[in-house]
Amino acid sequence: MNLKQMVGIEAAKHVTDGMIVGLGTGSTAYYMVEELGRRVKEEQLDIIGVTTSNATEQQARALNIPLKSVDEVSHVDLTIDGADEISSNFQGIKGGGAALLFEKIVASNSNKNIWIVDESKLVENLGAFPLPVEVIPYGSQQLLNLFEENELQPKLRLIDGESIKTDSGNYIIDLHLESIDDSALKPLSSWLNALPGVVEHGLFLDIVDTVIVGREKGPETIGAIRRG
Ligand SMILES: O=C[C@H](O)[C@H](O)[C@H](O)COP(=O)(O)O
Repeated sequence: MNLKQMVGIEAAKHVTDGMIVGLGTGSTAYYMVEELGRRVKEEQLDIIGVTTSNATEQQARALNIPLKSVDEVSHVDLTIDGADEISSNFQGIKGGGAALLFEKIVASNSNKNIWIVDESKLVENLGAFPLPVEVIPYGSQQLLNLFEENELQPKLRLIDGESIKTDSGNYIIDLHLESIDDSALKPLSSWLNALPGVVEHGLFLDIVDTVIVGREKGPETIGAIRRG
């Protein structure tokens, strides 16, 4: 069993009958969704899933997990998702798979958030992983210019030479920051949020409650972290 599968299965143990569960996106969350699908089928686990991307929706539908949209539920009990980097203060970067917008909406409406990662994702300070910023196409060149002027080393994310489109039809600009001190995260988040054309960014601050880390010797659960 690989480390992503290990934490996916471990996290699924936190899901019990009657829960409304946010289903994350990515290669680690994939295993958690597979495990929930298995439990729905074999153990008649009674849950409602709220997906965070078209890809996860497709996967969950194929597994016959009952689904509702985030707008059809009163709340989400628990969301389980992957992450790209987690700092020693449990702040995170997400969006390597371009799903950050729906992920942040579902996470912000969840009573509890669990992130599942292999141990390579734990860092002292965030920033080695490029920070994704979701922007609407209109005016995106102006945002690229602004980020360039601010020495954030922006790169428009491409696939086959074309701008990638998120599930909402937006572009992703990746910022290469190298290392961001935790004290600079909130000012950076506020600055990005205030820019016209920016829809959302991949800094997930004070959101996670528990992290399940995949280590060679087995899964390790750390947290819980109080929300700020
Ligand atoms: O947009 C994608 C999500 O934020 C993913 O949860 C994140 O990129 C981690 O993905 P993976 O588990 O594939 O490394």
